[in-house]
Amino acid sequence: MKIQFSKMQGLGNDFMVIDGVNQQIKLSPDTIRQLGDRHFGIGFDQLLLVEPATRDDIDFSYRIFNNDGSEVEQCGNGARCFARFVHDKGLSLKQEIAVETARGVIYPRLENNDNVSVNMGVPQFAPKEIPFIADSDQIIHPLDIDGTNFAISVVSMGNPHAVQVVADVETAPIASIGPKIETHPRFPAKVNVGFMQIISRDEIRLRVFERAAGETLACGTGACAAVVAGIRRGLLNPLVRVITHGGELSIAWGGDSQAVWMTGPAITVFDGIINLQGEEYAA
Ligand SMILES: N[C@H](CCC[C@H](N)C(=O)O)C(=O)O
Repeated sequence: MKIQFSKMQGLGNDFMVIDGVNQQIKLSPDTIRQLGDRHFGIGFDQLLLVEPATRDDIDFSYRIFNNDGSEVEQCGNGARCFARFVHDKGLSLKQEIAVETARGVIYPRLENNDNVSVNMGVPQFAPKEIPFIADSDQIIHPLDIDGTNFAISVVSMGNPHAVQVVADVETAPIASIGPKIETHPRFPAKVNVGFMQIISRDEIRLRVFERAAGETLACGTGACAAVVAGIRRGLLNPLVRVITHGGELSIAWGGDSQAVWMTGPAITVFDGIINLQGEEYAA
């Protein structure tokens, strides 16, 4: 079965984007893993599936799969690429669209330059919303890793994030500590792990060890979670430049039950067609 797709990237966080409105496909976790392989497949951090709306008040449904085949609740860099894709493929003529994800509705908006802004919804902090095993919402939670105490902030942007402040993101123990926090037993659904260096009240540097995908060049929901955590800690202003290895994002949050706004680029690298073998794909 032939499937048309676009390869896209948002700050180097890269995606295979598939039109599931005009193409009826069902991808197994194993097929997603094969497609995500950077040597034997197309290669991506996440696969994004555009599906028809399920309600009158939304324009599309948005499904997100990590390259290990796991389906997840939210992807921020992917949301910008999603909006660019549906516009460029003629699936919508709207400048701003309502997109339903597994955990709520987001509102991406094509800006007049190459950027896309997204209302990413309201961050959640209650342990059961993350999910995180703790008695109550704390701005900072202690977390023991092999006898060393880490001070983390937990934030859900639909998907779970654990954020810590480090002196220097370039020397932070991302490869060693990232996986240990990602799979810590207090995170029943695992967690994305953010390492944030405060440059000023208006600027941070950020590296994220993503759940299931490992360190990516940028993480949109991770940038939202880090800025929210920094504002809650009293370290950041409401509008912050987030500098990642893949480039810069602008994140704004007014606090409390207000939505987080993310602005950044969304680029189409190429369009392609892949032929899925096997009887399960027979057209
Ligand atoms: N690895 C994440 C999903 C992708 C998030 C990231 N690519 C973004 O831009 O938000 C998770 O398992 O929750």
